[in-house]
Amino acid sequence: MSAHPATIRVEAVSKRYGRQHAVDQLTFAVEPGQTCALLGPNGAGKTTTMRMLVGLTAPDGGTVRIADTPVHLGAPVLHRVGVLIDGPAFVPHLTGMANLRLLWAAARRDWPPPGLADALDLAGLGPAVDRKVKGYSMGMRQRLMLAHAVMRRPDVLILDEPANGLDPAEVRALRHHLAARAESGVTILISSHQLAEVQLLASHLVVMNHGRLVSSGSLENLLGAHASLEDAYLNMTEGPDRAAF
Ligand SMILES: Nc1ncnc2c1ncn2[C@@H]1O[C@H](COP(=O)(O)OP(=O)(O)OP(=O)(O)O)[C@@H](O)[C@H]1O
Repeated sequence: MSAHPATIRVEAVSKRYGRQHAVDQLTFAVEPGQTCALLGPNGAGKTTTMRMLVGLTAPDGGTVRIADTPVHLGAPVLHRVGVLIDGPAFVPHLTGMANLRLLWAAARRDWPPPGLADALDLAGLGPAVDRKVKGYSMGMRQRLMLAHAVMRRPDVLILDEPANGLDPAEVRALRHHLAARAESGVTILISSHQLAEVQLLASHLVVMNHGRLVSSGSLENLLGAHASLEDAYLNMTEGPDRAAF
């Protein structure tokens, strides 16, 4: 791992689309070894936040840093980050493996990537990795996307709804993989609506609503006296002002 700890630091970040405040003065940090779940209702600003974290969307205000380095599209620090946000787009008539090779070549690196074996293990595609992607199910594509995100053995993982379309066995495999990565000091930020899964996986939470921070902290603190994360979350995001924690 490189010298600067791969902390994710978001400070007073805002993004507007027309008059819509997609993200409004958002501040939080995720430290190495933490698995932070970014939670919030549909339209809360989770994907926009993640896109700003990897330079795909430029903030209107505030700063986004990874490992003390400002992030922008093409920033070298992004080589340390594994990303799953809307993609990548795969070439349908190439095999899963050929797609991974192509994406790795685009990063101008020598094949194979350092984390390929782990990535293929996580994807669990078996011989199907040598079949054309156009014949993949939605879950198989999602697993190939996950393999792409982790194959560079990144210091930081930013995964937007990584369990989408996965069956229960795959969700568990993903949880175990992420727990091992966190254990080894990787900084993990995931978004999810699957609160029971988040409760098993996350060490920390950032809860947003209407683009703003509702609450952040350790899972334990945010759970408080609530019986489940679902109860705590709904308490935070529902009600008259929908941000009442
Ligand atoms: N490119 C865009 N142009 C216009 N509005 C956008 C754009 N991207 C996001 N928005 C708006 O910004 C707000 C936040 O969207 P975002 O996708 O970040 O929410 P989210 O929390 O990821 O939602 P979901 O849980 O549904 O994935 C929404 O109101 C959305 O309509």
